[in-house]
Amino acid sequence: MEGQFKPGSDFAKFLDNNDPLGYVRKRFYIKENCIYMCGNSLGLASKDSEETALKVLDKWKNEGVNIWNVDDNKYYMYSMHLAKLMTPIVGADHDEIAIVSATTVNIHQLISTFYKPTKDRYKILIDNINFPTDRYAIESQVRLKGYTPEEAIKVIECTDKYIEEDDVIAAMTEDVTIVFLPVVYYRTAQVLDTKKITEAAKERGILIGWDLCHAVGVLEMDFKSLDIDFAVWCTYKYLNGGPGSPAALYINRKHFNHQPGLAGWFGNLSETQFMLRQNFEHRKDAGGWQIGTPPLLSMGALEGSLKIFADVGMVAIRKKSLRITGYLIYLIDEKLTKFGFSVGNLREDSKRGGHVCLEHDEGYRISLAMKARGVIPDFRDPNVIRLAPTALYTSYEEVYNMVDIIIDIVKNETYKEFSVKRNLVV
Ligand SMILES: Cc1ncc(COP(=O)(O)O)c(C=O)c1O
Ligand SMILES: Nc1c(O)cccc1C(=O)C[C@H](N)C(=O)O
Repeated sequence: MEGQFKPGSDFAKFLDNNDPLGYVRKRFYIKENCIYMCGNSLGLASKDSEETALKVLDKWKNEGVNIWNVDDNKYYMYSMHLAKLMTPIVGADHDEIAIVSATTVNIHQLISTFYKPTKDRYKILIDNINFPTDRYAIESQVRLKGYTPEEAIKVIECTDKYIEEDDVIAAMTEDVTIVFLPVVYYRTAQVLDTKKITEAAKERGILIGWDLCHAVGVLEMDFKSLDIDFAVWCTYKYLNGGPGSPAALYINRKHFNHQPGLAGWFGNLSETQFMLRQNFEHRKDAGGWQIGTPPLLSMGALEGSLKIFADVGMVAIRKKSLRITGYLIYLIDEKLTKFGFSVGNLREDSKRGGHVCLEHDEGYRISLAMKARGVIPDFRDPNVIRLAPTALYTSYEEVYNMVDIIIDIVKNETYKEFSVKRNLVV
């Protein structure tokens, strides 16, 4: 990164003036006097989302129950409609994607679909630094099959903040039937080598599933060439779908013949769903893994935000994301390390997701002082301030100004005015 960037505010302005994605920012609602760095948790609202959300509301107002029939059954088939917009973001066919439920529910859905333990092969391989909901879901799934988590879950114990791909591969023993890992880690934004791990799993006859919550909308993904078995992701972080927007699941088409672990009437063939027969006729595409009635109002907001991705494209998004997070890391190295901060990310571009992991022993109180100054980060124990300058709506000048605010907070020790007691949501 040395040499690429310069320390002064003029340089931030120069980067903004030469930012090919600078024009996209005006599609979002950006609050005045606020530097939003939390797109890794909940992306900002866009005018596009507002328009499509209001459109769904309007259909409901005008059509009542007929909403399911208007516009060529668009809303009845809304998952498929949104899956088409998701296609270029993950590099899969649209019929391999369903927009449905929450990520955690989709993990239940896909593990219950693919977990077919035998006497010799019954272990699911995970790690101990992933966002914990994944493990909660998987533990309950093995219990449902009569195992204890200790028997059937093989955990790669990472002592540090990162996971080594070679440790993952070494743990792929003959008793493992599924590997399930995140593409990007929620604390340090480490990116795993999905190709290396997927190939190793396939060579050993192990099914491979990925959690893309922190990767989707940041990294270029190509499920087709990776040939993974299944995946899940949320849409409220970098995809800006809104609080509680529905999640997504991916099923490689070679698995369409599996029965869903959690079946429901929206997974029935569309042609016979409303014949309401007692026998379930499974739809042989990812839509067959839907369960119940889709939440149209929150899907409405997602439609608009996905249109922005369709317009901008993942190549340009990844390029800007790397540049703006790289710029932030440069400023941290130049200006913040002398105040006890360190960068928790791995240094290679290829190993960095969409956020910068800023570590400090007083990280929690500093994050509260930042919020009081109009900068919105989040905090993850024990010492991580997560900062996500996003490709679509963050300017380089905001990054520059944020670093100045942090310097002011630590120099004047204003963070000491805040309590160490954790808020309910941090
Ligand atoms: C890696 C990962 N998986 C799953 C989740 C949870 O997703 P949901 O709340 O949609 O179930 C999150 C964050 O919320 C996450 O970061
Ligand atoms: N899903 C969240 C929520 O409902 C409230 C607050 C934060 C979140 C998050 O996204 C947490 C997130 N997965 C994380 O990486 O910490």
